[in-house]
Amino acid sequence: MAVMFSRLAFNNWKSTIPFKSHNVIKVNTLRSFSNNKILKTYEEEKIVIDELSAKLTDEDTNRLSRMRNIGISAHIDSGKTTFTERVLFYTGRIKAIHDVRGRDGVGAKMDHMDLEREKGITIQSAATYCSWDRTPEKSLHFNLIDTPGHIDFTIEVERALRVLDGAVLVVCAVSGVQSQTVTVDRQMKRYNVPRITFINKMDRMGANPWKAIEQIRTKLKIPAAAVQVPIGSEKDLIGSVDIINKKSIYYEGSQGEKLRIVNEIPNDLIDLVEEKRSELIETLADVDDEIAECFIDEVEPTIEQIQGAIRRSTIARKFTPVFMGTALANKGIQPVLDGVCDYLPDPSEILNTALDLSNEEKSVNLTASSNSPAVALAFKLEEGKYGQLTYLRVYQGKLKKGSMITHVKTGKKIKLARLVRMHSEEMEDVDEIHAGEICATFGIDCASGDTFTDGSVNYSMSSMFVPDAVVSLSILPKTKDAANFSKAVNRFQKEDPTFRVHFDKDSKETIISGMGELHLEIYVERMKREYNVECTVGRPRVAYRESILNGSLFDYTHKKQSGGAGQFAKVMGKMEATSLTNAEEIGLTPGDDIKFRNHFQTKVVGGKISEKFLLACQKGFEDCCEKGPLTGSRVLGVHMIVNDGATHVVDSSEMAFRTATQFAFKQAFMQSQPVVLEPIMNVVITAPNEFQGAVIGLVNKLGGLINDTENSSDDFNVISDCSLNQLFGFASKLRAVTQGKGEFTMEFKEYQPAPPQLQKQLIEDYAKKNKGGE
Ligand SMILES: Nc1nc2c(ncn2[C@@H]2O[C@H](COP(=O)(O)OP(=O)(O)OP(=O)(O)O)[C@@H](O)[C@H]2O)c(=O)[nH]1
Repeated sequence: MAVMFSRLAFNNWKSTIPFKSHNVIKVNTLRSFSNNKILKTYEEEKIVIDELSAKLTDEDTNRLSRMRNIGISAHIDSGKTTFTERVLFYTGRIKAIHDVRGRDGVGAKMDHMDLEREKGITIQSAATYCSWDRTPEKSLHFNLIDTPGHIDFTIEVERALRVLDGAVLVVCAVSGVQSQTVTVDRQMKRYNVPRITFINKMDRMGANPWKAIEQIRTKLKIPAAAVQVPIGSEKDLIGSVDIINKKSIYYEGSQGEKLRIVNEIPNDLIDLVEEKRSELIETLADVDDEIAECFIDEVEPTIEQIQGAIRRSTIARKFTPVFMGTALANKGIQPVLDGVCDYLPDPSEILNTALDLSNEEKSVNLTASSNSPAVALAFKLEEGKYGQLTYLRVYQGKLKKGSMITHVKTGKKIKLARLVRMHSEEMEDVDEIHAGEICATFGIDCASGDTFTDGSVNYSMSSMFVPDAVVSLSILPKTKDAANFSKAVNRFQKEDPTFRVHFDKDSKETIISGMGELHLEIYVERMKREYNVECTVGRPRVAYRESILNGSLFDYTHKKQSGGAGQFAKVMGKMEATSLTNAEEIGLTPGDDIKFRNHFQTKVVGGKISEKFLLACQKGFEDCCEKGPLTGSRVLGVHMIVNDGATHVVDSSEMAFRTATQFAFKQAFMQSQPVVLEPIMNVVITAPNEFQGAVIGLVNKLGGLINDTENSSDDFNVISDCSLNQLFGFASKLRAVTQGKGEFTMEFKEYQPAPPQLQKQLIEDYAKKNKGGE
């Protein structure tokens, strides 16, 4: 049957919000509900946070005020790992600094996989903890997660942000806010994570922190202001002026470990410090009432007032203070650590909620008290030397070595045989872990996102955002070592929900899918190295999707009543694009996820189809959503309503209704303007200015749509939308036109109908393949 395609219809349907992922979970429920009331603003959240904090014991408050769970996030190669290495060194966690791709060949502490050290990129996020003496009397405990910057490993960033209370956003002083900075910023906003900013690579030629701050304001739309001014520039950077306290800090010693703090500000910087101090106060006046009052009354706020305002507005996600330095040259890290203590929240200053499964799934606020019933979330699994390692964030209560915990999903009780604190791939055994902390344990059978309690409550925490896979390829072990192959894919799937494996019955191939070519390449390589399984892989393929632009009625009778056991099922109803349905009526939250949600509804009256058979109908619907009629790809955005039908007393069965629904689905789908969708990527290319013409030519040749170009004195950026299908092998094409000097990042943006010719081709290929298989 011909596929009707109309861009106009699609555009109507598409509205302004793109068709995104299939697996999106309503993550905002994580922190923005209280007693089932949606808390829209931070001010509303704050009332609840204060109420909960008032109930904490002094011991809890004291313990929590000394704790920070923070992540380090940034664009690729901004220096997160290098930064983290310094943090570990200055906090005394490691004895020497080793650099990413450093000459000593050791590699950074946090990049512990061989592959990471070879490629100089972070693949898995690593967790560690350290202590920082904020003052001689007050030492704070940090749980630190280093996260990968490459978009292909985005799930690692999501996982980390899900359980962190604050973050350090690292921005390159030369490149400023880059495509991936925008992505991690979006992720931080999704999880309500407050952040402080560190502008790194101030030693590089062309470093310009002021331009980067301007970009934070305009591109990330967060009020931002510097709390420091650099002393010296580029290679001659020697320190920074703390503009709040009006003091100069010089980073001395062979590794910047000695701070010399003096009251004098270098003469040539006095005006700049005044200017930037006023800018800081003005920016704060826009987001904080106390400073606004000072501003109106024309009184200069005190140091304590400025610090208090930075803390309040940073935690309220209304502001980010900006620090600057160079991780590689060991300058400017210690003030960031002070900033983490001063401006990022402790675990009791963030609102976390869970659903009470014993009480109509009402939301409950979790308190970071050690005396409350224990609730912990497994946010990451990893196969380690001693079996499966499960990372847990304890939200309330405490976990004790040797005690029992309950896996909420299965109700199983599990003994906590071992509790450890992680330090990259090393671990330290502990007896107890209290609310607010991060730890790991062994031998627990669960998936990422599962909740554990002490058994006295039946709470479940909402899960995290799992982006949809966009690239797939066929994979075949070269040897017949099926056992090791399946061990490897099982483990990888458990560890990483964005890595998926399925067996395609039509082509009889095992297909792996993931977030990009690099993502899959890494897993193929890990199979070889860790499981000794060499594989032959097919050409990477785009993960297409199918949907409908319109709707239609269906009326299908499945009948086989000649001889033997009979089959009878009749289903009638309506199918329509979810975008056209009244979302609220069917209990979906209107918003960006509507257009990619599939929904099955029953409105049968008079018991014409029993509950049991309706459940079978739903299964039939789900089968079809997994494998669409056009190309066998997953279906997105379909709403099917069964509102009538008929049952035969003897011949009707669950199987008959499941089959009838499958046929009805296909019939209705093909009459509802079906369409094949392809992933569109947001591609950002950076190259020296002389190659601008060639790069734009290349994007045009690939049919990309250029949205913006940005020029700096040496480099330019081209921001474009391009279909993923055109982007295979893009790296070598870009290298060819830029003499190897161009770089690019790409990120999934939305699904759009594939060009008509391609749709036709894909549908014909699928039909041929199916015929061949029969
Ligand atoms: N000039 C200069 N180079 C730096 C600085 N910090 C890091 N680098 C270099 O930048 C490169 C990337 O650093 P990483 O620390 O691996 O960056 P990352 O953000 O962790 O990288 P991914 O995890 O792969 O995204 C390395 O070659 C570092 O040596 C700095 O302050 N100045």
